[in-house]
Amino acid sequence: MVITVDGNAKINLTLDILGTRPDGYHEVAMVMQAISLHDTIEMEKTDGDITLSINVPWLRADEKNLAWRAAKLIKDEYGLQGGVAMKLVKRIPVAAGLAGGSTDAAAVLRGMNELYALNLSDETLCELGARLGSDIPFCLMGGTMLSTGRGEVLKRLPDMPATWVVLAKPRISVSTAWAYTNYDEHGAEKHPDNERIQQEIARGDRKAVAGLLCNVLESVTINKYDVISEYKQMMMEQGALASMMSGSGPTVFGLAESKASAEKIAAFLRENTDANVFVTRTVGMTKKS
Ligand SMILES: C[C@](O)(CO)[C@H](O)COP(=O)(O)OP(=O)(O)OC[C@H]1O[C@@H](n2ccc(N)nc2=O)[C@H](O)[C@@H]1O
Ligand SMILES: Nc1ncnc2c1ncn2[C@@H]1O[C@H](COP(=O)(O)OP(=O)(O)OP(=O)(O)O)[C@@H](O)[C@H]1O
Repeated sequence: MVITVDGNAKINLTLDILGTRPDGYHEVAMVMQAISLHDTIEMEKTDGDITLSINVPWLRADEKNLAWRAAKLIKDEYGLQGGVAMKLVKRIPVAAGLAGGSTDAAAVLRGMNELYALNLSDETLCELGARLGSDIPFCLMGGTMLSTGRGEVLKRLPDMPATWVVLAKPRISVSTAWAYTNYDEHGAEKHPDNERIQQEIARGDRKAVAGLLCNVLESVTINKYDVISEYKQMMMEQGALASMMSGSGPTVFGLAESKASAEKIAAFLRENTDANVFVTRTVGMTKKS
């Protein structure tokens, strides 16, 4: 049996850091949103081996890859004799602040659950996912969520009003650990109002939500890479409702009023920058939690 699983990318509508934790991670409070840009993984049972091939040759397809590690975790945890052969089609840019690796891990956890009929609950899958990465529980659940703890504690929010989203990934990569360490040195002047944005999401007011985007890691990364503020400015000049860096960056996203507006913003960025540009949209909840 061959199954195909998709994993959606995410953007952060807000990202606040509340402090550091004894385990070295940061206590966060962030509103996360799934978007339609996705990777696809084809999975087939094997007698025992775990194998992975990827459509991009430069991304390692070995035991370091999060997709591979997710399969191994399930195999070990549930004492499976069999393994899995995986073919990963990557569309989500790597090290971009879009949770690309986490998304693949989440898709493989769901895929292994299905292939081996393990009947694992969402709660168990999220607990397993959190062992591999803080963003993975969100990637398993999707929709719009408030994430706290180190990112793995989720509260389901009503879906954000369906919105077109333009992504511009500059030709640089940013390490998540680097962004958090730099935040510790520099801090941020502006912090998100997570209460307010939750109210506006519940009211379904897209413009008000757009006005409340805030990411404390943005100022840190902007300090080093001017290109982020340049892309933000271009998106605003082309009519975006709001524009911000996602996660630890460097991808800049813009919320657009309509598909036509998103396409106009994207066309301008493709013409005038060397960014990798995508037109995508928010994806509502796939499962209730
Ligand atoms: C930036 C975000 O993408 C925002 O959604 C996430 O906070 C990062 O989530 P992630 O990539 O799943 O992160 P992990 O793989 O768990 O951690 C990578 C590194 O980021 C830092 N890290 C991550 C999450 C967190 N709450 N505090 C941290 O300090 C740590 O240095 C850690 O070693
Ligand atoms: N399946 C995978 N896809 C992409 N990157 C992977 C994968 N497995 C491991 N990695 C490694 O993870 C690192 C981070 O890549 P990823 O695309 O997940 O970053 P990100 O989008 O910034 O994540 P986040 O938003 O969760 O911080 C890369 O340096 C890459 O080598």
